[in-house]
Amino acid sequence: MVNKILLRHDYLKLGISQYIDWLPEKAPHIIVCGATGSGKTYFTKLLLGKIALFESTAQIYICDFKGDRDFEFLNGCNHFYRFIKCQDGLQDFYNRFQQRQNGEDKSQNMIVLFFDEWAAYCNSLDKKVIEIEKQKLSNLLMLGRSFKVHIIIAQQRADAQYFGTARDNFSLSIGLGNLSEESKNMLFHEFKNQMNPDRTQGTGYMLTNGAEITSVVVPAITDMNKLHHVIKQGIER
Ligand SMILES: Nc1ncnc2c1ncn2[C@@H]1O[C@H](COP(=O)(O)OP(=O)(O)OP(=O)(O)O)[C@@H](O)[C@H]1O
Repeated sequence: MVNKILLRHDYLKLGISQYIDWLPEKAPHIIVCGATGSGKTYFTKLLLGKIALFESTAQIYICDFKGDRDFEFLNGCNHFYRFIKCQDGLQDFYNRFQQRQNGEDKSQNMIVLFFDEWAAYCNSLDKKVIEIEKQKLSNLLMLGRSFKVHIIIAQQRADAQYFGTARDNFSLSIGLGNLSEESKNMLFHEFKNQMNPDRTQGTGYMLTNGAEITSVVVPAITDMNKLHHVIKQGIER
């Protein structure tokens, strides 16, 4: 279990800090969506740090397609891939999955791929290659769970064309800030009417297994340097 990834907004309004935990066995894959500046990177750093901390054997792979300064503290780390190197990152992670699938790797620790800006990555590729990459992602999303293989994707707009049918395998959808209609349609379709357009940076909605929508707030990070250190440990394992 990965503790305290988000706070419940309804309780917070009453002055009560009620946290939400992530149960990877129940909701194996996460998508985080939100316009620029809505707080996706802030939240995903917190999430990755907590994974590294609470799942002490978890191995984290990070594909940072944007390649700006947010993850530069990981430069030179083994499982950190920037910009065009993201293709290698996906392949390395996919190899780990296949080794588990064909019985070559019997280890039981959690492995996590965080891919920042999957849609932008797809758009940078040739059409044929896009299909190959989408197929890998689909397989990971559809079959990863029983091998303790987990995917976390962050991107500005959730667009179904980049995920195909596998989009239903994001068992935890987190929308930060006010989402576009397109993103709402893909991630929160049946719950659109329950989403108020009053979200600010670091607040949003979470949908678990397509069943329950919760208004959420991202907890504050008290020490960014310490958090970076913990993420680094998770990526170097
Ligand atoms: N919950 C929060 N509490 C405090 N500061 C936050 C929070 N969320 C984001 N910020 C700050 O707001 C700025 C923008 O956040 P962030 O980089 O996470 O946005 P983003 O959604 O990843 O944007 P982009 O898509 O452009 O990368 C950062 O300086 C970040 O530290």
